Amino acid sequence: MKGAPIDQKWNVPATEESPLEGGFRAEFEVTTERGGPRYGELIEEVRTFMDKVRYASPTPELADEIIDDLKLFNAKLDTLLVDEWHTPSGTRVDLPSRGNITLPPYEVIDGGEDGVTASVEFRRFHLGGNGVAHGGHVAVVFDDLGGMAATLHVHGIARTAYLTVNYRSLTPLETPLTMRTWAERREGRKIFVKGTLHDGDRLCADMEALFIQLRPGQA
Ligand SMILES: CCCCC/C=C\C/C=C\C/C=C\C/C=C\CCCC(=O)SCCNC(=O)CCNC(=O)[C@H](O)C(C)(C)COP(=O)(O)OP(=O)(O)OC[C@H]1O[C@@H](n2cnc3c(N)ncnc32)[C@H](O)[C@@H]1OP(=O)(O)O
Repeated sequence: MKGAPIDQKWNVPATEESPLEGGFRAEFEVTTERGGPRYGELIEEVRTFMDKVRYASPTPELADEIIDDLKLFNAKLDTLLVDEWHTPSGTRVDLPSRGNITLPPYEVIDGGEDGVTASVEFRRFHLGGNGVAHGGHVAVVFDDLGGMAATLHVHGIARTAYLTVNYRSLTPLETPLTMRTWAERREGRKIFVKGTLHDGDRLCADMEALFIQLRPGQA
């Protein structure tokens, strides 16, 4: 298990009540094939690049060189752009954070109706200041794994209505941390979710959120 519980039925078929349109599609095809066998390595290399950019102080000459190289990379990707429902980024459940380049890398250890446990490691580029993680990046992981807990609890896609993070102690970079998220209670479409982030026994942050289960086809 890496970016999501692989045994879940993510490939939901479309029905009349649950069409293919909407903010979150009722049907999204989850495959582990898109992007090829080295897609995870590609994402990891980009993350490493961002780590280096965050801390590098390039000479003007090196900046020129890297800009030219990046323009070539961007032109290569321009020929292969697809819509969000067909990109591997976000749906490769076999990869950390489902291959989503925008998320701090996490690996799901356990996930189901009762909640999600994941190992998350903030990278050097997630620096806020003073050597520790930016609070916004902590919130992003709570949002994603809170959304996953809500989704698994109701077997349907949910959207964040609010999310409150309490930062209890500093969140280190480059350290395996444990995040837990679970649905505390449900009232119809409202799913009240809680979560914690620990470095060993030390609580770094906790959160409370409300997710709303989307109606079929809801934008
Ligand atoms: C996506 C994954 C695809 C890949 C799949 C692969 C594998 C899948 C694996 C796992 C999935 C994993 C992760 C999930 C991923 C991401 C999670 C991140 C989700 C987000 O990051 S998402 C973006 C941020 N999010 C927004 O952009 C929301 C903007 N907003 C709206 O879209 C609407 O606002 C909405 C829909 C929230 C509600 O609208 P609505 O019309 O459906 O419902 P309505 O307003 O009637 O509210 C119903 C009841 O909730 C109460 N209520 C509403 N809001 C409240 C609030 N703030 N505080 C207190 N109570 C509230 C009302 O008071 C009423 O309560 P009552 O029924 O008791 O009267």
